[in-house]
Amino acid sequence: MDLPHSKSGRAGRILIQLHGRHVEERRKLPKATEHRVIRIMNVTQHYGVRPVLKNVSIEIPAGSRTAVIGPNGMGKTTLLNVMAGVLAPQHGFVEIDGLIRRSSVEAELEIRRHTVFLPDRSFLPQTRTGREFLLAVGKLYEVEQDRIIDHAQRLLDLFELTAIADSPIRTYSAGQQKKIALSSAIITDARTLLLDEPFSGGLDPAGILALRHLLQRLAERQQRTVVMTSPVPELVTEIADRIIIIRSGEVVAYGTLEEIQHQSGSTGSFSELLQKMVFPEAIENVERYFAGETP
Ligand SMILES: Nc1ncnc2c1ncn2[C@@H]1O[C@H](COP(=O)(O)OP(=O)(O)OP(=O)(O)O)[C@@H](O)[C@H]1O
Repeated sequence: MDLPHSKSGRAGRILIQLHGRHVEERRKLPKATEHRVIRIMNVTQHYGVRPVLKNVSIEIPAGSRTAVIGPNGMGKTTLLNVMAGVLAPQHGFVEIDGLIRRSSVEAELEIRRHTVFLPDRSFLPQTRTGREFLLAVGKLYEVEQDRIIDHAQRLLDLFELTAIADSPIRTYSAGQQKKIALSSAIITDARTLLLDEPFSGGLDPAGILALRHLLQRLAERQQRTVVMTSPVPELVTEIADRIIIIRSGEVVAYGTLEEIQHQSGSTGSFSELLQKMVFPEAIENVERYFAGETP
């Protein structure tokens, strides 16, 4: 995962340096405002000359569960990377709880203390055990020691990892690695969770069920803000209270389920509406495929 505990590559080294300074400079840190909100303001992101996000502006209130959905390759991960401060957009900016991402080391550190980003395929220390990893991440986020130990065990139980908790992560299956990665994001107690494809990567139905309930309760009971991406609307729309539909780098719809339904003027079911808005060409592609078949 990103953030102070990512130890791989250049980004990891910078983050470790940042964490070192974090301890030194805590007193100087700017404070996040009480008014908690994520603002994405006129963000344009290019890879080379190709624009992948085009002038995206969205405001996500605290305590909401927002799903970013859209077909493959349309900019969901890019949007989350910009929100996570991994990418610096060519135009526009992202503000989290009153602080602008990447505007200064101090602002960035303060944001990172309260915001966790879990990429789709995150860094995991393969030679460490799952429990060791969770305890280390909790410590890095300065969660109280007693709480970390208890919380780690509850997460291991929740995701049915207790039997392998003290084995090296390299011995875990793909789904088990995803579960330990998700647990590492939750154990930080961060108030904002940015999760790229949290339901992918081989999670079994029990894991999907556990994660859905966990995210729902974290937002409802603890006012945590959750932003998650998925190319499969069914996986996230049930638990999301807000949806961002993104196509070709542009936001084609944003709002609560009711607002999106109202804006579209659709009278059909929500899944039919999503199919029309997110994958309008899917059925046509199937028809075209079979049209070319010789009987
Ligand atoms: N590092 C990169 N360099 C160049 N192009 C990139 C890079 N990362 C992504 N892209 C391109 O940007 C576009 C958006 O990619 P992105 O990963 O944001 O899509 P996505 O909606 O998350 O897709 P998926 O559902 O497949 O994960 C794609 O066309 C992709 O090829």
